[in-house]
Amino acid sequence: MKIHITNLYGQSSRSTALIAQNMVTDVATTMGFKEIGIYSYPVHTDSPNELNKRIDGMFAAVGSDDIVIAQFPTWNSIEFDTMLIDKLLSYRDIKVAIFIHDVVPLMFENNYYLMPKFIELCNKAQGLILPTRSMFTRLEKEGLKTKKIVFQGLWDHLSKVDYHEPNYQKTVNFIGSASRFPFVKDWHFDTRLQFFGDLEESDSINKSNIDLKGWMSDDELMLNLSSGFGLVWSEEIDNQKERTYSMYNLSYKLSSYLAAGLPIIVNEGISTQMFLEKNGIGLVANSLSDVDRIVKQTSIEEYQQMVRNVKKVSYLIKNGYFTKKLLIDTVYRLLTE
Ligand SMILES: O=c1ccn([C@@H]2O[C@H](COP(=O)(O)OP(=O)(O)O)[C@@H](O)[C@H]2O)c(=O)[nH]1
Repeated sequence: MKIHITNLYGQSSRSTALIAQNMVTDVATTMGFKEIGIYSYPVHTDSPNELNKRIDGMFAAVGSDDIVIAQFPTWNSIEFDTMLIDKLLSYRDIKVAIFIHDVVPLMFENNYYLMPKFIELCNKAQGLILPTRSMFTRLEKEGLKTKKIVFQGLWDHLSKVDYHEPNYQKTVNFIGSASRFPFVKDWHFDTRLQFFGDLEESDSINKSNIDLKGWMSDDELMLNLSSGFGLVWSEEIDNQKERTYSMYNLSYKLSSYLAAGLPIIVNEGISTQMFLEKNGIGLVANSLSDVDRIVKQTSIEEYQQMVRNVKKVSYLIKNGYFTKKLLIDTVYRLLTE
């Protein structure tokens, strides 16, 4: 019996989807899991026969009795993901768990029509890894039936950069894309915003109180997230109900801030709110002016207490403990009743 995990290739090295799948695989391979590489490509260029052979090639090392964790979506279409699962389930006594990183029908309004196919796909697998319990409740309403479910809880962000205690400063850091999170273009609060990420040529930014740091490699990012708070802020934008989605899904940047040791500020209702409050590692805001107020009003003592709390969670995140735990729990659930 071998345990395999799928891993995404072929997207930009700046794609969070790719970064997240690669990170999970890095952790899984240290635990003896075998990697199945999946290339992100225009699937429609394959004939059905070519596609079938390509999938057979991917699964060359898979045998009956094995366990496979499929990290989805592969971003190669739901039909492709369904073909993968159908092919795997044709092996005798195989156990398959789908690790849901994103729910495409909930991410984009114009993809909601894919929900029945998505649920049908999830229901095929013996096990499921979901980001949060609130995602489970949401998908249950759509017909999800899988019984063996493991909750992820938080992303890891592996890093070997030494821990540095962050400085108390009245700044917020934001990592992301200005087109997905347009509030950064019009940041007009007293609190200074440090923005890490790419800008498109068409993005016009009100630069009065924002430092544009540009895109940074991982180690550089960890070293530069060195003061103030990390901000996790989602807004409903055209075709993407980011705020609603944040109630169910897990934010990757949230874990990047924690890995760097920063206390965070999040929008009210975010899926991780209870965990953040319970562990004293983040504060909740109901508007951007509330974010500004929180930064101004947090005392150095309150900040330092949060920093001490973050340090513990940071250790877990930098060393992959959330992923290790969920992988062990998944294998355990798949092999027990
Ligand atoms: O300069 C940058 C900006 C972003 N990122 C990476 O991109 C992630 C943020 O991506 P996204 O906004 O898609 O994450 P979300 O929080 O929406 O899941 C960060 O956590 C980093 O891992 C990076 O490495 N360098």
